[in-house]
Amino acid sequence: MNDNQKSLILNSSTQYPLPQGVKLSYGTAGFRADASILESTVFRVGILAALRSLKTQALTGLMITASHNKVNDNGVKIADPSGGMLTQEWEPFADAISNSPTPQHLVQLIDEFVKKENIRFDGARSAEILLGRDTRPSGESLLEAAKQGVYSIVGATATDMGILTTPQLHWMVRARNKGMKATELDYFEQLSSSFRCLVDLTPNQIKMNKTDDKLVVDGANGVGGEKLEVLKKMLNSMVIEVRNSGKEGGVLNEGVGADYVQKEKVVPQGFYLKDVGIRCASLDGDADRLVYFSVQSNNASNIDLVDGDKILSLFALFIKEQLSILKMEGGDHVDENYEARLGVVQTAYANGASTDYLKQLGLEVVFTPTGVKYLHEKAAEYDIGIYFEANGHGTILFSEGFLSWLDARNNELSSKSKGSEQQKAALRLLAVSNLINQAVGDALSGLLLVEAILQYKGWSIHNWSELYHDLPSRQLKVKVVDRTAVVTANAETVVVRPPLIQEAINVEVAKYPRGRSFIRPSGTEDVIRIYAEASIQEAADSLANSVAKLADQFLGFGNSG
Ligand SMILES: CC(=O)N[C@H]1[C@@H](OP(=O)(O)O)O[C@H](CO)[C@@H](O)[C@@H]1O
Ligand SMILES: [Mg+2]
Repeated sequence: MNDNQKSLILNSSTQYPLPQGVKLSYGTAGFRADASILESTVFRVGILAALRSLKTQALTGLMITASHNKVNDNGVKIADPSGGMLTQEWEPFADAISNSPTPQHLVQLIDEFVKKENIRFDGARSAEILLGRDTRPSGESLLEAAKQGVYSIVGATATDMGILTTPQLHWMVRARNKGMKATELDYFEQLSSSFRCLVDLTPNQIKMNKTDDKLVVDGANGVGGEKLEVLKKMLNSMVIEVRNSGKEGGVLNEGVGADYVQKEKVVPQGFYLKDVGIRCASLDGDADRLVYFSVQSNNASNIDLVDGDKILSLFALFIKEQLSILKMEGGDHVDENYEARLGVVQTAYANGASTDYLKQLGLEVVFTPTGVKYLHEKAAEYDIGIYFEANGHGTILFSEGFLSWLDARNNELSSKSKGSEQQKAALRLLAVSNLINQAVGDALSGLLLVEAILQYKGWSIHNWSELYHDLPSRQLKVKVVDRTAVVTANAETVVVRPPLIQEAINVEVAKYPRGRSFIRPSGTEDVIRIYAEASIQEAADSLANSVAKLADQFLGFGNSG
């Protein structure tokens, strides 16, 4: 970096001092904290986004959101040029600059990093960043901080894309870097046209009954509801009612949204007994998570939850079916029975019944640690990789190689046997690849795919929910002295440190039929999370409680000495 560049960073960072005592970490999903202490962090992430753009010689994205957190929180994360999450290799640098105590120190850190990464400042291509934010009131001033961060790098440009869902911003970054159409309208057009294409390929004999026509969506009082209102106007065939859109005066994520519905297993605000039998869905605050539910007739606050695992199962079932239709009957082309590698990725939080179901379908199921960056990376190893966290974040990734094969296969079929079942299967798979967000999990595109598949199958939410029965489960969290003392292995299913705790957990688990339990340090909160499942709810509760006691004994304050 030349002196001009250094003094530019020095001067602008003086405007954004780090508040006393603040120490943040990029964590599982970017920086998150109370919005009042975040300006300096967001400013510095603006610099980071520009450096990442220079390093990759491509466009990057910066999103201001705290997802399902309370409204007073906010956060910031980066979209890499692929549209995915920031490369994990840069996370330590993100931590270092965000916690750097003085402007001088910050400049020094950046200078060292630029040398180490060999980032070129020769102006061959300037940094270019797309900025987005969710509906949080603090978003506007934080956006200004992000812009100032970007402008601290000579020649860098920042384009404010306005209020967006997180997946929209990731989608735009990916599309821009691929030279495709990338405006918000293009996003809506791609989703709605591929959805219509899928629906047009629904077998004629399938017709849903009246209640099943309607979908009611809880928008978490966030950005998702607003965007869904726009999208739904482009889908004439569907009746979607949006509640908790944020316009009715409700508070973001308060008693509403996918995180609340999935964790508490109760109806969100604005849903009542009159909704029994209707298909309902819930988005989170930045619309990258989706769960479905239906209100139970015995008690209006009870729901039948259809979580990320079941969305995954529905998607996997559909894809597998289309692949086998495509494989029916031979032909003369050598390549035509290309064995597509289909893989399913879950975490230890996936309900055991879902894993059993997927395996019983004959699918390859693999596990990664918690955090979509791990699931996404794994899913990208397959021709078709489907990943979901139980909480409803996930998508389907298609490899370039498979898509070009599919395209060629479709052309071939359309000249030889236009309108055949095989050709329809090829068209369906192509439509899915255009509909489902290839950059990150996206509640809006996920919702449209669920809807198209339910129509295809002629299924009610009840039919879908009956794919398998969830094992009763319980999640708890325990505050301990130092959560980093817990080190796990095998996709977080066993504890390797501290010693002996795993043996003690095993003893508890062995007491319950179908018992399973694990503990891990959270990447977003200062707690240890406990998960337990068993054949009946009381057993899952009791197992979770015993394991929580063990966590307390081995790691708790009582033992801190
Ligand atoms: C059990 C659980 O839901 N964990 C969530 C939560 O991570 P933790 O590391 O468990 O705090 O937030 C992550 C980011 O949103 C999400 O990816 C993950 O699934
Ligand atoms: Mg989210």
